[in-house]
Amino acid sequence: MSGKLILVRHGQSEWNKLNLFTGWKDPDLTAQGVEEAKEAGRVLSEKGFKFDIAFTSVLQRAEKTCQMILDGVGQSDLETIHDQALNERNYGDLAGLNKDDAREKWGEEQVHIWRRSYDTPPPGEEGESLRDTGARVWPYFMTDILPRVLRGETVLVAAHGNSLRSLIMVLDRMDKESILKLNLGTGVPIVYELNADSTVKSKEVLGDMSGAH
Ligand SMILES: O=C(O)[C@H](O)COP(=O)(O)O
Repeated sequence: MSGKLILVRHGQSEWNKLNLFTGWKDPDLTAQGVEEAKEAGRVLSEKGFKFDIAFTSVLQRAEKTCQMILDGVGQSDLETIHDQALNERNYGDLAGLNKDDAREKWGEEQVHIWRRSYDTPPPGEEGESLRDTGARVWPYFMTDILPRVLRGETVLVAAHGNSLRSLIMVLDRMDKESILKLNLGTGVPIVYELNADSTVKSKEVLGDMSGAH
């Protein structure tokens, strides 16, 4: 029996709109972000998805996206587990800074490395690289999420660009170079069907990620 894992990056947040590094900061969704979350719910509802459980982070942009998706599929009261392990990568001292201002200060290439490299953390003691993020997302995924999918459940995970990239990197067997280029669109569901040995049986992206950056 193959289970399904549906990963969704939250809809646009206030700080996405303002082009600010966000990480563990907790801005709300914008009106556009609310629409994207509702659209994700509509798309999943149209495809007939019913979830057995939902997981999200403890940041409101993901929590609200999760709830709006559940509302959209007619499962508003579904059990939802909120865990810090699914939070966005911690942006350290960059949190709250404008991404263009940072490019002016440190240069395009350095900022790209902080945003997209696998193992270079952003400055500041708390700053996490994608590898650091994966080191807390993966154990949680293995113990709390994956067993349910392998039992045949349909599981929703509403989280963040980089916490989801750290999962996708392993699921899709991507290397350090190819993960650099992967950007997730806000509110675009990615549907994985897993085999019993947790390899990917199928993957479908329900939306357009071409404009994601
Ligand atoms: O934390 C943030 O700023 C965003 O959610 C993701 O940022 P990134 O696109 O720079 O990784």
